Amino acid sequence: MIKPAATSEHILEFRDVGCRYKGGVDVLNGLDFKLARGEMLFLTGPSGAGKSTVLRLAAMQLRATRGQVLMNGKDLAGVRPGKVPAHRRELGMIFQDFQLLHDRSVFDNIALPLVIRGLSHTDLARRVRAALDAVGLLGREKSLPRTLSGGEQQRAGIARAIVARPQLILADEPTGNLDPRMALDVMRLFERFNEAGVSFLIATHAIDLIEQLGHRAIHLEAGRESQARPEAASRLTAP
Ligand SMILES: Nc1ncnc2c1ncn2[C@@H]1O[C@H](COP(=O)(O)OP(=O)(O)OP(=O)(O)O)[C@@H](O)[C@H]1O
Repeated sequence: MIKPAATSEHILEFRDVGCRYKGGVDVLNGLDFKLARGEMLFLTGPSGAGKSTVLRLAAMQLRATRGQVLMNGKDLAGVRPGKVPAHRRELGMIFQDFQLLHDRSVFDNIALPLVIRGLSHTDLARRVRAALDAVGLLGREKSLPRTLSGGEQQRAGIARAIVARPQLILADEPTGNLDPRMALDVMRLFERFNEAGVSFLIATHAIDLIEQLGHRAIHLEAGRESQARPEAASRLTAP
């Protein structure tokens, strides 16, 4: 388990980070940014800019080939392979395609992170119901995921991400499969958890939504931060 450094005001920090996939080119080229504790930060940029790679580095699915990735002030380079699962348990992760288990009920999907942590059945059931209540799915706990709408499936994905009370949630294109109204609902839900103290790093192409919500955004181009402002889709398509 990564113990928080008492002095660190940043939950996540990238210092001059480079990343190269095996046999590939440099995907990140000296990326620097800080995510303050309790902040909701967006990562934007064209396809291939490196947004998912940033999230994979934070989740330790990859290691930086240059620079430092720090969580709670601690350099992830020092986390031994055997401690990576413990690092991941400190995070909540949300995906574009929801990644729910389709042969398990909504309840069982959301319970999974708590089963891994060995919670008693009573505690587990109480926390799963609280998470379902928080995302407005209390009545659907026995349903199979495929009987839910896309927005409901993503809300189940959010309940699974928050049920173990992580400090940080990493979301990769979380509204990519949702219509605009459901996408806004999902972002509003993120804001509610953010107001309760959870930090968010969200990779997205949804520039319209970012502008509407007004949180800080970092725009990536070719693996580093760019000062260029992306165009919202509505402005690009406006007559
Ligand atoms: N496993 C991999 N092996 C080799 N190259 C990879 C791998 N995964 C990603 N890449 C390359 O790294 C670059 C950045 O990919 P990444 O998925 O981080 O971009 P992204 O900004 O999230 O794109 P998108 O918006 O399309 O999801 C791309 O050129 C991609 O082809």
